[in-house]
Amino acid sequence: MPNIGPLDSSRVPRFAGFATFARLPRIDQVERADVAVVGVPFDSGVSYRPGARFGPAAVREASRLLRPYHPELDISPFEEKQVVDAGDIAVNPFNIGEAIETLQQEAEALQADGTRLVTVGGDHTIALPLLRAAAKKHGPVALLHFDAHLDTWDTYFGEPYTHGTPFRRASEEGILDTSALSHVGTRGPLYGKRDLEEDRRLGFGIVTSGDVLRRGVTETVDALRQRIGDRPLYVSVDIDVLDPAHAPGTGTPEAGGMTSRELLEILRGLRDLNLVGADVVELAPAYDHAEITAIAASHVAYDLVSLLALGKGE
Ligand SMILES: N=C(N)NCCCC(=O)O
Ligand SMILES: [Zn+2]
Ligand SMILES: [Zn+2]
Repeated sequence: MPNIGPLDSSRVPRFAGFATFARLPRIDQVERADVAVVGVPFDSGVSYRPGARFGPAAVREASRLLRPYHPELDISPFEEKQVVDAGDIAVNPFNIGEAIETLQQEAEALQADGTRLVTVGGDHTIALPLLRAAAKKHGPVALLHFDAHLDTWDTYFGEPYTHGTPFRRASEEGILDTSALSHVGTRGPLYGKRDLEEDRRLGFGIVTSGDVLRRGVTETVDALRQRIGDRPLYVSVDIDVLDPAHAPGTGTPEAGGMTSRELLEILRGLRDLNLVGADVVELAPAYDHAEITAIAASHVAYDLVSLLALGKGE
């Protein structure tokens, strides 16, 4: 049986009908799924502007325009693999601890028979339970983290589970492969020099936004690929890695970021790595204009799905 693809936009106009990611079938409309796009409408972990809870719905709307063939990666991901929209994982907005537990359980259940996840957030808090679920299946994972921020801070207002702390917690829990941790796109003021020292002690390497500009995409990709090797890899994309010109709709914007072209080109350089899961987080549609950020996030998610579809899927 061939895989069930997206609705044909030459028959049903792409602006008609319910929004699923890329107009793909819902998970209950297929027998099995190789790749699932799943939303997590959660933003109780934010430190500044709220609103990322509406990210999944905005990405689905913006993704109506995606087409089924990816020329740069030379793949039709929805033909190659059964890709579905798994809907949203509903978590408690009033209890971060409970939300994290629920999300981990639901992610594990979705992954149980080999489905790989591209999760659309939601704020960056959600990366912790998603990494836990990935590590449960694959062991400690290499992490490629695109973000203006380090997100390895210890606590905010004394609280350990926030959108600025997921990778500190993940590191403490031993679910990251500390020989292959990279931040890409980092920039902006920090609380102190100690932020960088502590981050380095956790094992992270940093490719700043300025480094990407100076070295270019090719050199950046080569260095990242060398560090990752054939380890199981999780990719976490905070959309604020992009310059506010390319992603105004986000909660903690920082000037001087990457272009969406640079981000997509770096992602495409990751083909044939052992990608086991990915997320796109921190889209806050209320601050968006003309769907600029939602379109960027939908293309990032499409590229991540395509990378997973290229993989062996074992
Ligand atoms: N956007 C994310 N994930 N983190 C930002 C935390 C920055 C701060 O409030 O200090
Ligand atoms: Zn960020
Ligand atoms: Zn972040």
